[in-house]
Amino acid sequence: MHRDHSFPYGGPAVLGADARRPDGTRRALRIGLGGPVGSGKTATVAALCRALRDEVSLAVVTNDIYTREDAEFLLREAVLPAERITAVETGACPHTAIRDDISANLEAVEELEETVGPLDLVLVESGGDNLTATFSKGLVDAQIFVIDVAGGDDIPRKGGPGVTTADLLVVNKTDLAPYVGSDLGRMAVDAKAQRAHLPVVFQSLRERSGVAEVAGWVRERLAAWAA
Ligand SMILES: Nc1nc2c(ncn2[C@@H]2O[C@H](COP(=O)(O)OP(=O)(O)OP(=O)(O)O)[C@@H](O)[C@H]2O)c(=O)[nH]1
Repeated sequence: MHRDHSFPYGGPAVLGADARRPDGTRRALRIGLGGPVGSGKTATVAALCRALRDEVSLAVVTNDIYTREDAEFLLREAVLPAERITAVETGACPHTAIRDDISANLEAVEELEETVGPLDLVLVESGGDNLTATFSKGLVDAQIFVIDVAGGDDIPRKGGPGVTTADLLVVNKTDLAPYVGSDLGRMAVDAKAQRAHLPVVFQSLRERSGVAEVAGWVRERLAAWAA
C-alpha cells in the first residue's frame, strides 16, 4: 500500500511518539534539506555544520543517486569528523528514498546515533529533485527547502509542496540575482503569498549572508525539541 508521509499542511512538526529511545532519552532532532539540483543544499549543510558544531553534537546523512559526492565534499571541507558523515546511494528518484521507502535513510540515521551518539541534531540532505519533493514525517521532524535565484524568480510563484509547506524556505545565491535578472522583491512577495506565516530566508553563501538566520532557525527548533 502506498503511504504518503509528506507534510500535508506544513507548520512545525509535532513531537512524535518515537521521539524517545527505548531507554527513555530523547533522540536527535532530524532536519531534512531538499530542493532542486544544484540549489545549494550541500553548501548549506556545510555552512550549518560550521555554525553549529561547537554548540551541539551533530551528524549528517547525504543522499546521491549513484555516487557519494555530497558526502565526499563535506569530508574534503572537513566540516565534521568523518565518522559523523554518512552517504546513502539511493539508486532511484531522490524523493523515493526520503518519502516512499525511507528505510535506508532511517537506518543511516539510527546507525549514526548508535556509533557517535548521543546526538542533538542529524541533518538529512536529499538528492536534488523537483518542486514536489518532500520528506516523510517518519524520517525528519522538520524540513528546509532550498531553491536558488538562478533557477528563475518565478519558482516561489509556481509553488509546489516544497515551496509551500517546508518549515523553512531558503532562497539561495542572492549574489547572482543581478547577473541572471532575478527580482528578489518579487520572489519575497510570491513566497509570502504561498507560505503565509512560514519563514523564508534569503541567503548568499558566497557573500556569507543569511547563514546566521538559517542557523538561528535551527537553534530555535533544537530548543523547542529539547523542551
Ligand atoms: N554564487 C553562489 N554559488 C553558490 C552559492 N551556494 C552554493 N553555490 C554553488 O552552487 C553549486 C551547487 O552547490 P551545491 O551545494 O553542491 O548544491 P546541491 O543543491 O547540494 O546540489 P545537488 O546535490 O547536486 O543537487 C556549487 O558550485 C556551489 O559552490 C551561493 O550562495 N552563491
